[in-house]
Amino acid sequence: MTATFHAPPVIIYGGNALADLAPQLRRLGTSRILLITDPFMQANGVAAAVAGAVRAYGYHLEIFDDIQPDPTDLNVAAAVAALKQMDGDAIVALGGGSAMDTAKAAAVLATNDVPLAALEGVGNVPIRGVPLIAIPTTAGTGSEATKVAVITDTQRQVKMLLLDPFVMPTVAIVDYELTLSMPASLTAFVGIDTLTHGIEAYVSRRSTPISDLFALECVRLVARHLRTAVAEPDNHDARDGMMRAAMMGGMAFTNSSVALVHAMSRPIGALFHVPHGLSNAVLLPTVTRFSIDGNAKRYAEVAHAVGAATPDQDDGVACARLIEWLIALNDDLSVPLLRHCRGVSGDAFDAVKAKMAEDALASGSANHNPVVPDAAQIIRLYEEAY
Ligand SMILES: NC(=O)c1ccc[n+]([C@@H]2O[C@H](COP(=O)([O-])OP(=O)(O)OC[C@H]3O[C@@H](n4cnc5c(N)ncnc54)[C@H](O)[C@@H]3O)[C@@H](O)[C@H]2O)c1
Ligand SMILES: [Fe+2]
Repeated sequence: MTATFHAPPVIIYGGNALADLAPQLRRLGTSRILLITDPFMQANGVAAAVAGAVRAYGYHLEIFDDIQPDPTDLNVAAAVAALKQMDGDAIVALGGGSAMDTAKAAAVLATNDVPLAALEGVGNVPIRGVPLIAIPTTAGTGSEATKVAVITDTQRQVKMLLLDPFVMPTVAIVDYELTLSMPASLTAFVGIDTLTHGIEAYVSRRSTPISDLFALECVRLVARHLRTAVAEPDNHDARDGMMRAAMMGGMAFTNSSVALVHAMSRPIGALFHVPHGLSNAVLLPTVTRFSIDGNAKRYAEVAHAVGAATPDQDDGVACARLIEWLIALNDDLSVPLLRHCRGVSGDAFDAVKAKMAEDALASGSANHNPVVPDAAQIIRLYEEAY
C-alpha cells in the first residue's frame, strides 16, 4: 500500500518568525497583497504592524477583517471580492483557524470560477489558488499546515470540508509569540483541538507511518505544555511547545484523517456556534471510550505517550487510564459539559440530534474511526456527552 505525505513547501518556525514575511513575499514574486485577519488582531494592532512591515518593502497591501468564528461562504465571497477589487496577487492569513480557512478557501475560489460548494469534498479543486502565506495566532487548528478548509454553508447549515492539495498554504510562518495574548479559556480549548488532532490521526484507519510520527509528538507536547500554557500565559517555553504541537497535529491529521470526535463536533459548531476546540473537548472522553475496542493497541500507545499509563501496564489498563486522563484534563481546564455551553438548550438539542448524527456521518470522518458507528449510536453518544 502506498501513502502520500503533504506539508507546506516552506515552514518558518520560532519566536519572531514573523519577521520573515516580507522576504517570503518577495521570494514568491507577489506585490499586491490582501491581508485576511480577524477583528482581534486588528484591534490589538498586530495586523497594522504586519501591514506596515510589508508596505515598508514597497508592496501594496490591503486589510480584510470581516471574519467570524466558524467562517461562512459569505465571508469567503467577501474576501474574494476584496482580492479582485484590489487586483491582488497573493493572500496573507493572520489569525486562528477561522481567518486561515477563510483565506485558504478565498485563495482557491479566486482562481476557480465556480460556486464555493462546487469545491467541497476531496480533490475537487481543479486549479491552483493564488499564493497564500498562513500565520497562525492560536495554537490549535494546525490549519497553517493542512490541505483542508472548513467553511459553513449558510444555506444548508453544515460545515463544508474543502480537502485538496491546492488548499495547502504556500508558506507557513509559525511564530508562537503571536499566541501570548490568548486568554486561558481560548488556550485550553484550542489546545484540546490540537490534542484531538493528534489522537484521531494516530488511531484513524487512514494513519500512515509518517503521520504517526507527527501525531505522537503532538500528543506528547500537549501533555507536557498545555496545562502550563493555560496557567502561565507568558511562559514562552509552554507557548512554543503548544505551537509546535498544533502544527504537528495539523501535519498528522491532514495526511491521516480526523475521526468521530471531529465528525460529531462540526455539527455542534454549525448549529450552536460552540467554539470548535470546546465542542471537541466535550466529546473527546465519551467518544474515546466508545472507540477503544476498535484499536486498543493504538489507544494504549497514546496513553503511554501522554504519560497516562506506565510501560508495565497492559493495553486494557492503559486504555482505562487514558479515559481517566482525558476526564482529568477537561476538569483541570474547566471544560464545561455540553449542556452548559452557551446556546445549547435541551429542547433545541433534542430537536436537532438526528440531523447532527446525519451530518456527522455525511462528512466521511466517522468512517475513519476505529469503531465505525451508525446514526443511532451517534445519537446515543451525543446524549451521553450532553
Ligand atoms: N483547516 C483546518 O485544518 C482546521 C482544523 C481544525 C479546525 N478548523 C476550523 O478552525 C476554526 C477554529 O479556529 P480557532 O480554534 O483557531 O479559533 P478562531 O480562529 O475562530 O478564533 C477564536 C477567537 O480567538 C480570537 N483570537 C485569535 N488569535 C488570538 C490571540 N492570539 N489572542 C487572543 N485572541 C485571539 C479570535 O479573534 C476569535 O475571537 C473552526 O471553524 C474550525 O472548524 C480548521
Ligand atoms: Fe480540529
